[in-house]
Amino acid sequence: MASRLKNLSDFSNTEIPSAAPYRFGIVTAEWNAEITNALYQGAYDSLVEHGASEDHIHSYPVPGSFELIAGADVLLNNIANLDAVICLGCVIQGETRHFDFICNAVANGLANVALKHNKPVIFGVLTTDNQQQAIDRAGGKHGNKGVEGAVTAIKMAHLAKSIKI
Ligand SMILES: Nc1c(NC[C@H](O)[C@H](O)[C@H](O)CO)[nH]c(=O)[nH]c1=O
Ligand SMILES: CC(=O)[C@@H](O)COP(=O)(O)O
Repeated sequence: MASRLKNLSDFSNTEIPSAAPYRFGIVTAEWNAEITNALYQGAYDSLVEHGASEDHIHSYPVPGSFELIAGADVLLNNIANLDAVICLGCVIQGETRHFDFICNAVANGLANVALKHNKPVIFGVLTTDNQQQAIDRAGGKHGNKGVEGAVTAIKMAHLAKSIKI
């Protein structure tokens, strides 16, 4: 298994551009808040660590991961000059197939929002079998999906700027 032996948030062997020129949105689901709060802190701290201005990070909560779709769309429609939106959530398998519907809808919905706005919309949603897998990926042994989302947002914002020039 890919994540069995490594920290998925280890970017020590990759070059990460400065985040200073860019404006970011962060939408965070409130379901499984003890997990998503850790994802958010990882994302926020990573953006600042790489040079983003705190005034250029626009953070909003939504009820659940399904609402990340509308949340990302609202931010891109109403906050000027966003370079990327990071969407953070944690969907944990329950007794029914609801998990499957939420996960598929969120992945497809966020991709559609990105295409609609021609802006990077980062899928920072944990989709786990159980709570422990989520803990392991929200600052545990397998890293922090929020950190991964922030680095991805910085790289994609830099890419867009590079191509436009
Ligand atoms: N079970 C989880 C949910 N379910 C709620 C949905 O995301 C959505 O808010 C509801 O269906 C109303 O539209 N959300 C999560 O983020 N994580 C879960 O484990
Ligand atoms: C992903 C979900 O919506 C899930 O956690 C809800 O649990 P259940 O499938 O038992 O209703």
